[in-house]
Formats: sequence, C-alpha cells, structure tokens
Amino acid sequence: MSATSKKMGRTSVPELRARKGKDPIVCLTAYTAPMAQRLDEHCDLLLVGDSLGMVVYGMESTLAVTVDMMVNHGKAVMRGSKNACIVVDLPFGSYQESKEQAFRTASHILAETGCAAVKLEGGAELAETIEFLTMRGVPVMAHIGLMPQQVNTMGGFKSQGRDEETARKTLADAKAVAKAGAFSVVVEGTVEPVARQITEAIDIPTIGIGASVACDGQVLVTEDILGLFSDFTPKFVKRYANLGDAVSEAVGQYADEVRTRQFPTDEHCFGLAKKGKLRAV
Ligand SMILES: Nc1nc(=O)c2c([nH]1)NC[C@@H]1CN(c3ccc(C(=O)N[C@@H](CCC(=O)O)C(=O)O)cc3)CN21
Ligand SMILES: CC(C)C(=O)C(=O)O
Ligand SMILES: [Mg+2]
Repeated sequence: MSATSKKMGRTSVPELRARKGKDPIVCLTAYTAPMAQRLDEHCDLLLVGDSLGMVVYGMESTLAVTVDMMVNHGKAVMRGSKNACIVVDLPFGSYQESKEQAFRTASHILAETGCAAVKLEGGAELAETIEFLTMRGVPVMAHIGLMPQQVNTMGGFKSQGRDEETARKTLADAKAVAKAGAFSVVVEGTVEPVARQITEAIDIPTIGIGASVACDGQVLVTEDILGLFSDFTPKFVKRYANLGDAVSEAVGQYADEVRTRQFPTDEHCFGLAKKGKLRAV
C-alpha cells in the first residue's frame, strides 16, 4: 500500500482470502502488546501462536498451552495493534474432541479477544470441524504439514513431503481444508515441490513456514528472526537481528553501573520540591 493511501481499520479475513496469487502475505507471531505495536507497522497478519508456550514460557512443546493463556496473549496483541488481522491458535486439547468443542473454544476466543479468526492444526480429519465453524461465523485458518501438536505421534518435529506417502497426505489435507471452507492455510515444514503443488491446487492463500517461496505468504516466529530465542536455530529461520546479544550487553552495563554506584546519577533522581510547587505525596 502506498504512503498516500494509508488504509484505516484492520485487514479483514476476506481481504486476506482475496490475496491468493497476488502480493505475498506478510505474517509474524506476536504474543505481547509492545511487540505487536512494532509488528503492526509492517505485517498484514499477526498470529498469536501456541508457540508462545515454548518461546515465552520455556515449555518443551506446545501441548501444555491453555485456552486462558491464548485469550490473555490475544487480548494483549489486540491492544497493541490496529491494522493487522489477528489470528489466535487453538491450543492442544481445546478442539480435537468434537466440532462442538471446537466451536465452544473458538467462539470464546473470538468473543474475549476480538480477534478475527482462529487457527487449528489438522487436515482431512478436521474438515468437518472447519466447515462447522466457518458456517457459524468463525473464520478458520488451517495448519498442515508439520503439526507441532502432533509431536508425540510423529516422534518429533519432522519435515513433511519428502516421501511419496507424506507428500500425498499433505496435498490431500490441503484440498480437504480448502473445500471445508478454511480462508487460508499454514503449510509448515514441507518441501518445495509439495508446497508449490499445494499452492497451485487450492484457491485459498498458503502461508509457509519452512515451506519455500512458492507459498502465497510467509510466517516465522518473531523471536527467532530477532535472535531472541537462542536455543532454536533450524534451517528455515533467517536471523534479521541479534537482539539476544543486545540484551546481554545492555543488562551487563546496567549491572556494572549498579555495582560501582555509577547508576543512578542526579539525572535519574527526583529533585526536592520547589517552594510553592509542593508535589503531592
Ligand atoms: N521458537 C520457535 N520457532 C518455531 O518456528 C516453532 C516453535 N518455536 N515452537 C512450535 C513450532 C515447533 N517448530 C519446529 C521445531 C523444530 C523443528 C526442527 O527441529 N526441525 C529440524 C528437523 C526437521 C526434519 O528434517 O525432519 C530441522 O533441522 O529443521 C521444526 C519446527 C516450529 N515452531
Ligand atoms: C509458527 C506458527 C505457524 C504457529 O503455529 C505458532 O507460532 O504457534
Ligand atoms: Mg501454532
């Protein structure tokens, strides 16, 4: 969008849907208000991902993330942003039991946070759920390929589409979620030929993470691109900054200055009240 025709209001679900085959959709994860405020200047879509369990809470997987956590971080991201479309992940165990359970969780998250849509992990096996939600006013972004909530059935975070079987399954999943009414689909950890084939085969935008440039958009975990999440450096992450090192350096300086009483100086202290200008205490 040009600087002279700045659009007001948030990017909507239909607007994202209409970006299929057009300019790439820019997406990053967001978990907090201050970060959302920065990302909002540049992103079409902010995803409140359940990856926050690992990135913010230090968990080993996303499985222990709760609906309350997603609601609280969803609210924070909504408060911090004003332009981007906000999508919130449904956490593990909050939607797989039945389409009714999925609707209950999704409508609660939409109502509490004001976000535009939810995302859920699953392909053909969740097509009925996706249709149920979509028909009832809950826009759904699907998530196929490497599904982190399947870590225990897959025996790890394993890339998909390298062999005939997973390639076929991932393509079938993409077709199933598109047919069921998903407005977009995250394709994670999927090799280029399969991601390309999927993007060509379905009429909704594909948003890739470790799924090549063939997708209609890209998403990454913000802390990964900023170099803030130091114990995760997989192949698909590109580091655009080294904020982790910047934090260490700044905090090290502060610690030195406190220990040597260089901080605080008068500049950082409240002065005495001036005559006739008594501060309230
Ligand atoms: N910080 C962070 N960034 C992420 O992208 C992310 C999370 N956390 N947590 C939730 C999921 C988990 N994700 C992951 C985690 C690990 C691999 C990984 O280790 N992949 C290996 C092997 C893949 C293979 O070839 O099978 C790799 O080398 O990329 C991939 C995606 C992506 N998501
Ligand atoms: C990385 C994206 C796609 C995600 O699902 C998450 O952050 O939880
Ligand atoms: Mg997720």
